[in-house]
Amino acid sequence: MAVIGASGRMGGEVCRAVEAADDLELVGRFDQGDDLGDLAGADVVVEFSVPDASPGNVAHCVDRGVDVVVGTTGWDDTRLESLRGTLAEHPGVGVLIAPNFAIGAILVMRFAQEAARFYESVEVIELHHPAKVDAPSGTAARTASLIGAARAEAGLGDVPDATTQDPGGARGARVDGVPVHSVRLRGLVAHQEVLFGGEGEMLTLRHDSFDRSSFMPGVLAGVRAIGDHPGLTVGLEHVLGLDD
Ligand SMILES: NC(=O)C1=CN([C@@H]2O[C@H](COP(=O)(O)OP(=O)(O)OC[C@H]3O[C@@H](n4cnc5c(N)ncnc54)[C@H](O)[C@@H]3O)[C@@H](O)[C@H]2O)C=CC1
Ligand SMILES: O=C(O)C1=N[C@H](C(=O)O)C[C@H](O)C1
Repeated sequence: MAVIGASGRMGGEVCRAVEAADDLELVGRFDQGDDLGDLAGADVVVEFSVPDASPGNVAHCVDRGVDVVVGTTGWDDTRLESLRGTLAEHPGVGVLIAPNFAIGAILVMRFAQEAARFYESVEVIELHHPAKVDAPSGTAARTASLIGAARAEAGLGDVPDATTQDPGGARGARVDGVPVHSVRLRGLVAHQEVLFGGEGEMLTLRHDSFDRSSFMPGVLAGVRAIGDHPGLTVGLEHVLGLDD
C-alpha cells in the first residue's frame, strides 16, 4: 500500500503504523508536488492531505483501479457526488471516507444520534491543535448533520435561542440547525463535546484523542476491509459493523 500526504502529521503516523504491521507493506510515500504516477504499484492508498487536494488525489487512484482510504476533511455533497460519478466508471473500486478513525469519536456520533430526539437543546464544541486549517472539524460537521437529521425525523423544531444580536458570531456556526463552536488551542490534538439540554438536566458526550495513534487501528481496519467494500462508503462505522 501507499500513503498520500506522507510528510504530514497523519500521513507520517500512518507510514509508521503500516511499517509496524506484519500483514501490510508500504511501497510508496507521496506528498505535495510528487508525481503520483502508478502509485508505486500499490493496491490500496491511504490519503491524508488537504481538503482542496484530496478529491484530485482520490480520483487519480480510482482512475487507476486502486482502492482508497481517505481521512482528509472537506468532502461536501458536491465533492461526494463527483466522486460517485468517477466510481461509477470503475465498478469494483472502493473508496472509504471517514471524518474520524478513532473508535471513541465514532461511538460519540452514534450515541449523539440516539440522544438527539430526547433533548430540546444541543450544541457541538470541537477543540483542536492550532495548526488545523479547517473549521468546523469534519467530525463536528458530520456529528451536527447526524443530529440535525435525527431531530428532523423526531419532529423537533429549531433549538431554543433568544439571541437577536451577535455581530461577532459568538453563537458559533450552524450545521443543519445545530450550533457548532471551534476552539484552537496549543497542546490539544482532537477533542469534541456534544452538549444536550432538557428541562432540568444536561447530557455531555465527550471524546478526546490525546495522540494520533488513536486513529491508527481505524485506518488499518479500513485498509484491510476496503477490498470488500466496492463503491463509496462514508464513515468507518460501516466497516466496523456498527451501522445496523
Ligand atoms: N479522519 C481522521 O481520523 C483524521 C483526519 N484528519 C484530517 O486529515 C487531513 C490532514 O491532517 P494533518 O496530517 O494533520 O495535516 P498536515 O498539514 O500535517 O499534513 C497534510 C500533508 O498533505 C500534504 N499535501 C498538501 N497538498 C498535497 C497534495 N496536493 N498532494 C499530496 N499531499 C499534499 C502536505 O504537504 C502535508 O504533508 C486534514 O484534513 C485533517 O482534518 C486528521 C486527523 C484524523
Ligand atoms: O485535523 C485534525 O487534527 C483532525 N481532523 C479531523 C476532523 O476535522 O474531524 C479528525 C480529527 O478531529 C482530527
